[in-house]
Amino acid sequence: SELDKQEEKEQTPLQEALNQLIRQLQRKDPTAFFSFPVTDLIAPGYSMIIRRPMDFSTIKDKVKKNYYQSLDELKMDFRVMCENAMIYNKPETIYHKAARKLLHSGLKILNQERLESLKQSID
Ligand SMILES: COc1ccc(Br)cc1-c1nc(N)nc2[nH]cnc12
Repeated sequence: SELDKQEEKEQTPLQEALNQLIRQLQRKDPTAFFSFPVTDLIAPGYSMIIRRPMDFSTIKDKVKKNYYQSLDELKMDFRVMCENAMIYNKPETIYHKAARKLLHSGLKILNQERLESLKQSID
């Protein structure tokens, strides 16, 4: 089936680099609030308020399906994921605070100059 073919395909250098980055980013989310999609059960009205839901499991699936053609595209989804939590949840909540913290620590990882060389190598 289509999925099997997907499984057989070798990971490209970009996919390997992105998976490595996602592992680093997930370490900055020890609460795992961002591991899976937010449901309306967990967060009433979420799907009405958040137009572009995103979470680490969806990001990993997009890497696997080779959706991302650059680091920047992953960075955009990471930012959306954090910003969604800061839109839906009020500033004083643990989710808003966790999202702000994750965004700042995650962008440090994604903006490292060390990544410049990686960018050159896969551009
Ligand atoms: C997957 O989401 C959760 C899982 C378990 C628990 Br407890 C809370 C959330 C969650 N709740 C809210 N209100 N906003 C979020 N933004 C990202 N996570 C969340």
